Amino acid sequence: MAAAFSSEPQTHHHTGHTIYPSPCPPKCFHDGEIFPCTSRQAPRSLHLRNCASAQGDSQNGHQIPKSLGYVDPILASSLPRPLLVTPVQHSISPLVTQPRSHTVEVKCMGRTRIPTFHGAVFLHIYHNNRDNKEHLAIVADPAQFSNDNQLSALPIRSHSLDARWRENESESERITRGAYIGRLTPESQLASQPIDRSISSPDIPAPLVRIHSECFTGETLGSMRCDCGEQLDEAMRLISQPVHVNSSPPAIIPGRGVVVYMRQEGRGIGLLSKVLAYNLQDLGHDTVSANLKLGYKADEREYEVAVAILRDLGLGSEQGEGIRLLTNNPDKVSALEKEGLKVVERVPMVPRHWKCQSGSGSPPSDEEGNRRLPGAMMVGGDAVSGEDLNRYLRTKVLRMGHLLPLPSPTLDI
Ligand SMILES: Nc1nc2c(ncn2[C@@H]2O[C@H](COP(=O)(O)OP(=O)(O)OP(=O)(O)O)[C@@H](O)[C@H]2O)c(=O)[nH]1
Repeated sequence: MAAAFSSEPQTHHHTGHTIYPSPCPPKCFHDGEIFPCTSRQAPRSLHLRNCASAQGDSQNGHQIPKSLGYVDPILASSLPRPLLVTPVQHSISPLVTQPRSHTVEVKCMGRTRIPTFHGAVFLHIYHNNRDNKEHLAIVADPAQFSNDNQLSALPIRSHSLDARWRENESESERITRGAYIGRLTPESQLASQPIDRSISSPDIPAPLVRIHSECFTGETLGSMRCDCGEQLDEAMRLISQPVHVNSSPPAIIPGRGVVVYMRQEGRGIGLLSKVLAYNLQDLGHDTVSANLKLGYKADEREYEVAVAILRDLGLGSEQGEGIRLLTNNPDKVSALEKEGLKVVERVPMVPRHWKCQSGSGSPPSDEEGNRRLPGAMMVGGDAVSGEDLNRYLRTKVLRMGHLLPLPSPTLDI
């Protein structure tokens, strides 16, 4: 770790953009040519190519509690380097980016209950030895709050979180990092143990899983250039739905599923480059050619970390439960299968706007009878629509092969 701090270039967490200025400013339109511009979220290979002179592609931006044995990076930047060396016990050294050949390892550093519009979920924060970003897993598994689950659906729990991290780790330390069972209250505090994953009911359908890529503009600003905010909301709604079990007699059990939230903003090119791509799109490019013009592939995402997170949650391994994957993207399915993830079914995600227009369904707000807010900027929002979105969706279908039937030409798309 000490060596890593002194010599190893380190990658950067997206939230630190404003804190650490880029070592490699965008060089677009230099000499009349468009040059690849890399943000700190851009792929490491591109950084290294474009920033040959840079000292490192970034500082680390993890916001890590000191009690976990790490040093706050902002505080760290004001300290002399040798003081940064803090031993990290039982960690997978998330501050060090390992060479590509290394097996990806993930560790759930914390878990907590978040009440949402769709019900309570467990938010899991993961560290890994590949990219220094804090990827997330949002787990819907309300059965974990009750003891009267008749059918034995396996709880979706993180193996690395439930593990004992060191000999003398106290119950209260374990509970504080989220390794507890049931609902945590002042009266109820029961530390968890790693579970036996071999007992599950064969009748229970594989859990729904979405691997969602970060989109600040769509999810936080409510941008209507894309449907990412709506997709995140729809995924959380779907994984929280009760599950019908074909047992005898048939039964209904609480929803079970995961949204793995990957910090792969802009299909892996980062927010800065995505913003530039948007300008190119306003100039007439589509999402694919804008990416290519900036020197990227149409899609720079990788899925090893997502697969490792799912495995840590006991899902998708050959021996364990498979997953039903929420996506229209065939490349995502094959990328995941290439990593050995067991995908037993692909479940499409039809844009809400298309469903309403075709009359083939109504937006979930109506089905559920819940009042939703217009727009898609937040979980609990409604459908997103508009000219920019139509162009975006059409490109996904026509140029990226997304498995989504376009609505009829008479519809507004
Ligand atoms: N480069 C680029 N990225 C975009 C653009 N619009 C949205 N994104 C990003 O695309 C990612 C979402 O990926 P999509 O390609 O929309 O969908 P997908 O995950 O491949 O496919 P589905 O699973 O079917 O949703 C998010 O990271 C967004 O930030 C764009 O115009 N250019």
